[in-house]
Amino acid sequence: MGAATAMPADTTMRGQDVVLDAVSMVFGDFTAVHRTDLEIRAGEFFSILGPSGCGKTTILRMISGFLDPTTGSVRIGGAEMRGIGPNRRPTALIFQNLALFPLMPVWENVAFGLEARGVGRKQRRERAMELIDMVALRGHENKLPGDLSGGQRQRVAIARALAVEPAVLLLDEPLSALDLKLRQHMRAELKDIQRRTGVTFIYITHDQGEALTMSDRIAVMNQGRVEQVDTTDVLYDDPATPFVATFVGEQNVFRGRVAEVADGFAVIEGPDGRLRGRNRQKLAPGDEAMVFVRPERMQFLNGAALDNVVSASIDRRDLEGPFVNLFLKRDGNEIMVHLTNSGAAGRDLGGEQRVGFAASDALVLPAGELARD
Ligand SMILES: Nc1ncnc2c1ncn2[C@@H]1O[C@H](COP(=O)(O)OP(=O)(O)OP(=O)(O)O)[C@@H](O)[C@H]1O
Repeated sequence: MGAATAMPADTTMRGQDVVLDAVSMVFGDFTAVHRTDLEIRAGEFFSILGPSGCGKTTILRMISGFLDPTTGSVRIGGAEMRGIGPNRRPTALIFQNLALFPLMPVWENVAFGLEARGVGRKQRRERAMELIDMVALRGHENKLPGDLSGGQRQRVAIARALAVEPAVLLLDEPLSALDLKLRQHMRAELKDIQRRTGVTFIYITHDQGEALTMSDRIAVMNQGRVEQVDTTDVLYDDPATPFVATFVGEQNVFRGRVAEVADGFAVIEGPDGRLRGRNRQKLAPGDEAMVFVRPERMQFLNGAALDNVVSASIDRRDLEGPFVNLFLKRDGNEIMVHLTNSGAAGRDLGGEQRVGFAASDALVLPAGELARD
């Protein structure tokens, strides 16, 4: 499906918005989802991102109708969904295990949901072929799922889910069974199919790279709570909490206590000396704080004056093709510096180095829980 942009737009489908209003889910004495509000816009590629067990699938099951929330309401296209079963909601679901019918050819798998809706065989075939074109499987329509590659099977599952023209497509880690290369390829395809259909996609994943590459907006969850909902750029540049800051992308973390605040910046004092960063959350002197700096914002000091400077020795060097990650050790704290291959030339292991960062590239947040690797 290389020429993705040449694929036709499908104008028969339309997305709807999904609103969670003070929704919670309690199992016995365990709260899987604490009181949560979410507004997912019609036609949006929206991801719910978080570690295993944080409540992502539970939210998806409340939207799809397999679970009714303990409190609060789910509305799709403005309509209250409580008491409405999965088959009567304008949603379709794709799981990691695609659950294709092994003895049915591709086109019949795609058309399956239409038969239950009383669509005749000829029309079923026609509609299935349109969707097969859309996911670039023309020529494979008479094959059995077992004769397809993993990525092709994935596309059959997408076409089958779209055949019933859902307003909202729910995807529960659908790429996790694929190898890395195919997974990366399918990200682009999913995004493209979402754009061409205009269907609202709600995508569950624990893989931040996946969420960042595909989504318009992401909700980051931790222990049954949504910590932040934002566009990918805002999540990356302005995470709201230490958990979000460290779950999305790599971070260097420095701890301390706020010593001064002025002009939107805060100076914190800690084991690494005085460090200055943006104070968007208006911390006050005395507050326990953390300073976050992305590895690509760290610089070696070649005479340049920087707001913040720390000395450390290079302990490890990971080559990633055109990029190099250097890991510096300092009193048990590790500092990661991400450089281009040529930028890292001559930075040898062992030597004491001075690295720094601009205050505008650092974010000061209230001290809190970090994401575990
Ligand atoms: N029917 C249930 N009864 C009791 N506890 C449940 C039930 N369903 C889910 N849970 C618990 O709720 C929490 C959230 O589960 P959920 O499946 O939503 O997590 P998740 O974020 O999707 O995780 P994963 O990425 O591992 O699938 C977990 O601790 C889980 O054990």
